[in-house]
Amino acid sequence: MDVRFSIPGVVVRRYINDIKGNGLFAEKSFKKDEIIFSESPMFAVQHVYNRPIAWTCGNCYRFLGSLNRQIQHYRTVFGVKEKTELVAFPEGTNQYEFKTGLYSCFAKCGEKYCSEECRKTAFDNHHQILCVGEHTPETSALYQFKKHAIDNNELFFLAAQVISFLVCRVQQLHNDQNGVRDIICAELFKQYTHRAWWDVRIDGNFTMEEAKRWSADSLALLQKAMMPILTSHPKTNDQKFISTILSMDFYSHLLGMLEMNDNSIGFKSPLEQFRKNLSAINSPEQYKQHSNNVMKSVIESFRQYHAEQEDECDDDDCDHDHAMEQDGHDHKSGHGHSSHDEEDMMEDDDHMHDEKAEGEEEDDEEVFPGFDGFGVFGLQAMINHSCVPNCLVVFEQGSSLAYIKALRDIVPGEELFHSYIEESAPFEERSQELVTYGFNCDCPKCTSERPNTTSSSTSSTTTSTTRK
Ligand SMILES: C[S@@+](CC[C@H](N)C(=O)[O-])C[C@H]1O[C@@H](n2cnc3c(N)ncnc32)[C@H](O)[C@@H]1O
Repeated sequence: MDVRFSIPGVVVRRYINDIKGNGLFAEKSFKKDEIIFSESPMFAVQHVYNRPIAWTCGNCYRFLGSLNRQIQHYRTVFGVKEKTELVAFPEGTNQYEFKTGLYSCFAKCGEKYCSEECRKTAFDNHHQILCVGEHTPETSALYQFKKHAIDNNELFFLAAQVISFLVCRVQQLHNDQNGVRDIICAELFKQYTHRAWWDVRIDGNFTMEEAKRWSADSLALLQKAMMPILTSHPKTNDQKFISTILSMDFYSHLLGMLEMNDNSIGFKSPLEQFRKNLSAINSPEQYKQHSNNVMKSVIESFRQYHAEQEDECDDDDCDHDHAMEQDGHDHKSGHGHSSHDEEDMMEDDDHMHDEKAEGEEEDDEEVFPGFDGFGVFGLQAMINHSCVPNCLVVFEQGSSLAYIKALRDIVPGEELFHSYIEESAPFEERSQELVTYGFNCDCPKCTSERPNTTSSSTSSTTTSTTRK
């Protein structure tokens, strides 16, 4: 087995003569529940349906402002006239309170950031190219590109981020680094799966022909939007670079790489955690009563909004996740590289639930939606699947920073596995879902549950939902 690269505690190795490709291995022992490593996404997107209802930073995706500011934001969204503010709880009693900065995009497109640093990072990485500004006409190629992605598949947003990132990097190269420009496209994603999108994973929600047509239309709009940017800069006004980075070959393989390696990102809103756990907060009743009154009108507007969404879903045979998700952590978005939000793991919340009075009903409803999106993580993308996983991806800090946590004690040399799918599902369902990733699972659970017949091959259809 080839060693590809390592960071403290883990190493990427390449299987020789094995369809698995790369895998991530432990180099030291890890105790159950220990964080093996954490990482931020290289590229990430908030699902379009989630944008108006989860107000988060355009770079790190943490919720913006404070509890009060979130309430004000929803009042603006829903046109609620009420103006009463939350009062500060006695020092140290409200663990759900938070505070971030609030910075607007330089070009006033409406994007907001939690810090100056996040605004700059997003701008330097891709936003300077993908920002539609304050007055971009709807007929512009960039606007049309975004509309096309919303109408067809959000994976195009992620691909545009990657391409913009490469363009920005090349524009920042020094004069003696032109060689870097020539290898940047070929080398950057060498570590990852390399097949055209339509050869990778077509689930039951769209066909190979659709994937090809959408890619062609999407790329044509992106070319139109980006060509003036590329040709107007001396570093990117290079025929070879332009014809590589804006080619269908590159675009389709980039989409394929993203499809195979993206991961869902989901975490709860602090306002929702505050609402849900208010009764257990150790503060005088008057603070809780006041908070309930302040939130009342927004909660009412949300309930109405969720009900309308549900009606629409019923009417349209809607297949995507909606804000009213009862369990609040099903963020698989059809590509199954699953993750878990912090409520799965937070002992504090379990403790809160323990404190509920006997007979008190569990509040399973989610009023203020959590963040729901997807992205690619460099190291996580090296973790293979098992239905008996030894690690789990969680978002514990209310941001897109992912933690890979040990589910049991792990010894040096063990391969790390997380589950791309719902591993408690019956064998047939699991194998059907995994076929869309192009492999038959050989984990101990599948091996023992697989019917003892040679004709047990699975069909290529799936009922999973798509990323839209
Ligand atoms: C997120 S990547 C994991 C890293 C990948 N092995 C690589 O070399 O880049 C997902 C892809 O890895 C492969 N894979 C993951 N788990 C597997 C398994 N249990 N058996 C066979 N192939 C697997 C499949 O090709 C899958 O689409």
